[in-house]
Amino acid sequence: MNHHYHVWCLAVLAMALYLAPAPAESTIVLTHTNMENSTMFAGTRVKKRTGGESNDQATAESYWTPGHVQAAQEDESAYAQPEDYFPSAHGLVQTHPATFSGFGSISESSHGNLPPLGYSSLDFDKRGLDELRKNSELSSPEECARACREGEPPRICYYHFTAELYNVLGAACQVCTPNATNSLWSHCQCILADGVERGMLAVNRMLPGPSIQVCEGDKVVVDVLNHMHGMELVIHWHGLHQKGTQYYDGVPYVTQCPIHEGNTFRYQFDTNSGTHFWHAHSGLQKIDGIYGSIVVRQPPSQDPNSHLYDYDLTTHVVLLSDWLHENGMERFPGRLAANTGQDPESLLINGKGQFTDPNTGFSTNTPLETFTITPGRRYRFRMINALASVCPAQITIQGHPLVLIATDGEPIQPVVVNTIISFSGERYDFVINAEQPVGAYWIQVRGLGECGNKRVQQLAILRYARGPYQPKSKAPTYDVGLPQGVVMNPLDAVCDRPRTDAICVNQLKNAKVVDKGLLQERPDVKIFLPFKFLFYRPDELFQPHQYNKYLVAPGGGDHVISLVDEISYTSPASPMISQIDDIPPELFCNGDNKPANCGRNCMCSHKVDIPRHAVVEVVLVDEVQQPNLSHPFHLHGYSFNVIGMGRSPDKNVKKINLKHALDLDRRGLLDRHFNLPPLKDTIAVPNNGYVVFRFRADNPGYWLFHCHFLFHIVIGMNLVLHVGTHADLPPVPENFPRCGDFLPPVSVH
Ligand SMILES: NCCC(=O)NCCc1ccc(O)c(O)c1
Repeated sequence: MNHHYHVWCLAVLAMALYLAPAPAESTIVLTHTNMENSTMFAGTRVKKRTGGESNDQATAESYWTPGHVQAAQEDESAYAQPEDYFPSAHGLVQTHPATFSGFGSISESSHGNLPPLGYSSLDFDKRGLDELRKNSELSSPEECARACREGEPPRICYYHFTAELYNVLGAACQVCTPNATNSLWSHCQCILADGVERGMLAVNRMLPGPSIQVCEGDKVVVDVLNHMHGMELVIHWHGLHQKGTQYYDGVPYVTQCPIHEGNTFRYQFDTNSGTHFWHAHSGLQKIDGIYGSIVVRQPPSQDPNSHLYDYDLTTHVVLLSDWLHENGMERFPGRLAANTGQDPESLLINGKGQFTDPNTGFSTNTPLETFTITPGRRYRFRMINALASVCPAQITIQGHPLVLIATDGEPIQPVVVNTIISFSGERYDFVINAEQPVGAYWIQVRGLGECGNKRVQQLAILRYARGPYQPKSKAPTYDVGLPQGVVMNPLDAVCDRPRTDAICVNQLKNAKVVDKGLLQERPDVKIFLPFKFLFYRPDELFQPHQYNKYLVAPGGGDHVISLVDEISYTSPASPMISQIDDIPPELFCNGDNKPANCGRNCMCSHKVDIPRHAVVEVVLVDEVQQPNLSHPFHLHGYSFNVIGMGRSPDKNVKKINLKHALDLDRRGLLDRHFNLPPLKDTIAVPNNGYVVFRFRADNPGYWLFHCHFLFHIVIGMNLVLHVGTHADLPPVPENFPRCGDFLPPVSVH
């Protein structure tokens, strides 16, 4: 019977969406049906509603005939059966993903098969569709999202992205009723998010944007059309190494000029395996919705952990993001009185969720993400932390331990944890064994750190096929969460010894052999990079003739910029990779070459030159001295081996700084392990601690290295690692777009 209630819940929801428009007193959808009942979960409310107590009910019935319910019920038997999957040598790709969401189940019953990704080439702008149709060598997203087999020819996978100013709960949500021809769910342009109306930015009118799912060795081609009025756009492919296509890495003024409004920029690159994602790297667009998943699968024989799972489904991507109820720019530089700081109102799981207004207690009842599994099977889940703000995100799945098998796209020796704390930019892949009683289980994601203030969390459901849709137990709350057990990434940063309650990244073991040369005692290049904030005095900031950037930090309203090695990164006016000669050499700087009189707020294009093929060791030192804050650093172009991390072993030292870290290093007291160090491309530096990592500089290029928090990127917590010389780089393609200052002589006539 549970699915029956479920369907009713959807009926009421869709009807409310159709009647639409949130009532004037609130932007939260469905407040009028929630008045009498502030519980979050549809089941309870739906029971009430089927009692026919309100007028809404009658209206809902006029739209959702019992026939709909019937059809959905009958079809339920077809969901999530093993026959619904393409069998493969090992991992399986699902054919009917949309059947796993409530909405999809209804459309499924009346419209037959949907393509594997929940979207297809039919969601492309017409220009994209034409491109795909006229080039027979191109494969569509739905063709590329396949089980990967040894010896099969690689494909060229084509995507068309249209970025737009868009809205949550816009009029598209009135079109996407099951009665309309443009039916749920692929192709429906309604974005529900957490059920709170707002303006946003969207790619192909989806949230998250289109998922790119291919096999290792496939080539990916993405035509990015920027239709965002008055905005420039750049997309970065987080985790893809861009070896040979350095100019498609997607960093503004480092690897390309931003894409102008109305322009299409074609990215095309090879794929290294793993769970990755794409996101805007320009301005604050990422937090407004410009992101999506990338999954590069392998034939099972290539994955050392493939024996641990039976299924690796297109629908088992778990993309976590943070969500504001306003545009990101409202929070930058930031306010002093209302909605201060940059912490989000909400979290989303695959763009879905519900929101409870802390002031009124009213909840939206938008659908939660549901992941379906079949009893007795083992499933690979691919989790992506796409948060933009400083909050670590903690995921826990009721009753199900998580067998961690990969991080940042690289396999590790499996470890079992009960909860994962992750930071912006990290990915964790885990296996879930469907060995609990058939039922529905809560998935809880909590925002930690600064997100503790607003206590943001989000829920999703892990559902056994043919079982109920709603968990029996009460929904976990922020303060009374699911039991935790062993934690991946403890925030206390005690990482220098094995412990039973937690695992740190430096304690993970690489599942593959590690380049011996990397583990030699002395690296060729060693770079210490302390980072911190610079606090402006208001009188210093607001002076005539200067317009220095700043962020209004949460709490006291401190006006800060970020410094890495005492430098705040500033973009040049032309990209390094394509127009190096157009950049005045004096704009570049680094710790050893700072401009004269650079001052406290030293702003220049921080670039560290590294000889090609060198073994490089980087030591990041957290001088921020703000409890609660761990900065995740992301390196473009590489995966690096994490050699060590922790806090000062010296109990007399309350705060770590560069001098102390250098001293610890001289005394051999920095944590360093050379036994199968794991590979990562994003690593959170423990609060008041340090991280040591190494890589071999065999990918020449201009690689951004930065704190992955969005608001720290814009205040300069970046630098460029320039590997090799310009001569080592492939020339940029013909007609690569150019940009820069235009300062001709003044014409006097
Ligand atoms: N006595 C030091 C207080 C301090 O460090 N204040 C800054 C905190 C901060 C800055 C920027 C952020 O983005 C953020 O989240 C927090």
